[in-house]
Amino acid sequence: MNKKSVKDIDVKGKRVFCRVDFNVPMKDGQVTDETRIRAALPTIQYLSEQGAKVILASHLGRPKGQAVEELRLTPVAKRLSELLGKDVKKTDEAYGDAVKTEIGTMNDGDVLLLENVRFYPGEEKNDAELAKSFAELADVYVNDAFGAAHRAHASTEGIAHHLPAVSGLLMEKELDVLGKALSNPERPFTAIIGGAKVKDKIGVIDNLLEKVDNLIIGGGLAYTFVKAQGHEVGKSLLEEDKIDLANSFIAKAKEKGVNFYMPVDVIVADDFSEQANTKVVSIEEIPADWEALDIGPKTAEIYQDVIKNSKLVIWNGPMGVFELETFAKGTKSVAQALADATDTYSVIGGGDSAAAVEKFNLADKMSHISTGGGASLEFMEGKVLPGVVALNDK
Ligand SMILES: Nc1ncnc2c1ncn2[C@@H]1O[C@H](COP(=O)(O)OP(=O)(O)OP(=O)(O)O)[C@@H](O)[C@H]1O
Ligand SMILES: O=C(O)[C@H](O)COP(=O)(O)O
Repeated sequence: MNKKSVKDIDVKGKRVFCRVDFNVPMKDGQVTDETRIRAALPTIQYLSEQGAKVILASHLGRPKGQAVEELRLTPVAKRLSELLGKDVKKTDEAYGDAVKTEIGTMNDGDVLLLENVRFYPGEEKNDAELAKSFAELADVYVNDAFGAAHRAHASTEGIAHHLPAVSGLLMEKELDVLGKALSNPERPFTAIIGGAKVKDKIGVIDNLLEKVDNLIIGGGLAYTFVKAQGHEVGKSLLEEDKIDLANSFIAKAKEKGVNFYMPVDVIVADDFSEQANTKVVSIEEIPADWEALDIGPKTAEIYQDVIKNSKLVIWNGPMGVFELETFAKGTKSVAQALADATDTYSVIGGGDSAAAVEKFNLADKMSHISTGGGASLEFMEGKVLPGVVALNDK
């Protein structure tokens, strides 16, 4: 990588503003998957051991510029403290006088976590004043938030213009591994795209169609394609204004000779719950009052076969609502196929896909689990990541 890393600078005694991606799944105030916290430990430990005052900043969820109680980072600070085996203080704000006072009390090697940076409207707007306010807290900026590197926000991009700015160890590793896998992809090259963030992901499909041999669609994303093919989707997730786009992707796949796979059958439910009534139906038969929450068994078999015959697979987004056991089978079958395909280089991107693989105890069978969802996709598309571009060159 041509960007300076934390190893290229002296941080002893310095206040280091370290942006991490602690956007972790939570339930009832508890962190339910700590992959992203663990992934940030090497940089945090390195900075602390070098005698820096480590000021961590992260977003959590999408609070839209205001304080949301359930999205405070307090449970994350607690878990981080346990993992580090040292006290991690947490502030109730992410900048300002109270935060400065708290930082003033830090000793070399101490670790502090700021409040969710997305509680401020300026964060996502990359507001120059907010970036300056963050910068005032520190002497050095370290970006270790690979998962948020595709966002040009005040704490991922703006701040880098006000301080010496370098990458963290996780950021460096992600760029290195993903870069190597993609510079000369082994073929057949398959991308599996699922999950719920239809708006975010539908656009990347366009670019992936330029690169892959097979494109597999699953998760909530699939129903915009099902609708585009003229079928009713009942209460399933649907992005009405992306239907034409979905159709144009199907046409582009044909034109490019890319094999395009979407569900042929699905599991529908009469309620978004574990207790719901469910049935397997073909995609032509989704009932009006029901919601498709997983791919069906025939689809799973087809997807497994494609995976088995691929040399490189990138996977972003679960095939169904895997958090509920009733709708976890499709995601599990994809994860199992990847685990069994020992000749296939498997790259898992996305907080939830990584959580799914972890849940099924298959994490150690994957070649690389990226901490980035959208970030890994955009990187793989060849887009520049603003959070990386803004760092100092070597
Ligand atoms: N058919 C479906 N209907 C509704 N929600 C779905 C469906 N399939 C999957 N999901 C939900 O999608 C969510 C994950 O989507 P998301 O797009 O956030 O994926 P991701 O892997 O976490 O990627 P990223 O890191 O970009 O967030 C899961 O919580 C899952 O329950
Ligand atoms: O989960 C992610 O992909 C990152 O933390 C970025 O989150 P965002 O999609 O809300 O910007």
